[in-house]
Amino acid sequence: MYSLRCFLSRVGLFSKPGLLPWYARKPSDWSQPFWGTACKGNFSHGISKKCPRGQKSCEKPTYLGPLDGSWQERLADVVTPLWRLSYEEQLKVKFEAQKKILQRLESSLQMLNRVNGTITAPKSEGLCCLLHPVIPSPIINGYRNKSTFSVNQGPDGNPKTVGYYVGTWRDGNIVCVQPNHLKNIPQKHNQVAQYYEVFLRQSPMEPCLLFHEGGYWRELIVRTNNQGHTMAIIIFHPQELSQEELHIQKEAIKEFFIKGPGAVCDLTSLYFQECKMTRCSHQQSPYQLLFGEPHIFEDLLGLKIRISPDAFFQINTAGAEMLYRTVGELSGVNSNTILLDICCGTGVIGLSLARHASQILGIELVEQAVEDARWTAAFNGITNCEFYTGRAETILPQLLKSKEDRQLIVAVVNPARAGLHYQVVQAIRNCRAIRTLVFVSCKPHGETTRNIIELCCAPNSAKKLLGEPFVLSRAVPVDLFPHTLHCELVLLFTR
Ligand SMILES: C[S@@+](CC[C@H](N)C(=O)[O-])C[C@H]1O[C@@H](n2cnc3c(N)ncnc32)[C@H](O)[C@@H]1O
Repeated sequence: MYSLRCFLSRVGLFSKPGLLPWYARKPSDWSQPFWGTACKGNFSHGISKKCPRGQKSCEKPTYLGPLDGSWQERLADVVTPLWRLSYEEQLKVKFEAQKKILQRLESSLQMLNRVNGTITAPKSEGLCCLLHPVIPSPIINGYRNKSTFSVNQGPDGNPKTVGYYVGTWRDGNIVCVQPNHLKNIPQKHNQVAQYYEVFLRQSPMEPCLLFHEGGYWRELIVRTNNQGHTMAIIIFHPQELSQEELHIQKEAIKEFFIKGPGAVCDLTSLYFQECKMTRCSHQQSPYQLLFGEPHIFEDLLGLKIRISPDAFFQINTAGAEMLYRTVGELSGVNSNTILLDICCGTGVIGLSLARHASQILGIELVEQAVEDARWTAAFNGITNCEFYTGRAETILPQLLKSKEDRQLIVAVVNPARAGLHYQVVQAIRNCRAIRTLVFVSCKPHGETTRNIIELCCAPNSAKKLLGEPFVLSRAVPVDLFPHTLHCELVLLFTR
């Protein structure tokens, strides 16, 4: 089989000693034969339809599992489309995908910069020569620390089925399938989901399948940490229930997971959220702790990190360590620089670099995440940091005005899929003290491309992009999502 060493050598990794040294570390379950595990249980030995021609593992179309085996495969193909490939092959696919993203980006930038040519990449190879090999995830199977399960009609028609969707709302063919065999979900998450289903099936209350059709029980979110602690969050549509009626439901689920059949899940905490919208923040509708510890904690890069139910946390903890190390190395922070952590979540990026920087300034929209960042700073004895709650587009321009030119600033941005607000790009671009920008993107195409173009284009007074343009000087993909097509891309810009 194609080996990791061979692949990394081929893409030039082993020829660059000392550069980002942790990426060559062998993942702990590296030698595990995935195909072998995929054939266990309900899986058939592969549906030839989607397999590349001549690929050995796909040559056994015989169906071996029980009735819903094909559902499990359909689900696996939707959620983890690379699951049939070895991890080495997955990394190859991801590398090629990142290369395409950079090629497209380069075309857009070349069109814009034809006159003043701000791109430094050699013309013969283009931006792709800045692309490093994908840093592999140290854990390949069961790596997710958070899973969100829906409630809907299962393949057998039972509306109280807890799982993941196959099909689309548009086509009206949604089926909820228990994700028992998805390679990225740990068994613990499935166990809690299965017991939630047991609870639902004995509850007299209906599930909420479509908002306009009534019903109560909705999603289940499960969060776990490296120590095996488990937080479960039940999302419930309150419809017109009175406080008393709501209390009965909360007591019922609490009882089920403390003393009933669900006790085997050994939950560390159980939350309940009444939510009438697709998603509610803690501000819109508070997460109500029914029992247990209010937070979950993670040990990462020598820090103890607190995570609240409403706070974002990278879903692959070991992979996140790789990501943050990469950001740290690329950022080049030192005791003379301020590190600006924009969209900082629980503050991990900034806090992990605090001892190298003169000051950390974090900006984050979600209040609970900022409270976590402050707690983590205090618990770990970090004092050179400040966290601001609110929209980066509102806070950043003011914050930069107060800092401008007095000290060098390294900016790290890690926005959600929607990318950065234009005012954030503008503020960074126009702040002379920012010479280095590390852009961490979970979706480097789409809005991020627009952000990058605005960071790198020639000065444009109509758009109020006045500062010197940034130049992309490195691109490092980090795989936090084995078996899927997703990858985090860390982009280093300098000027
Ligand atoms: C991809 S997460 C990154 C979090 C953090 N850097 C980490 O690694 O855990 C994006 C974060 O941006 C926050 N966010 C979204 N829109 C924002 C905005 N307009 N201003 C500030 N933060 C925002 C989200 O709440 C989320 O915590």
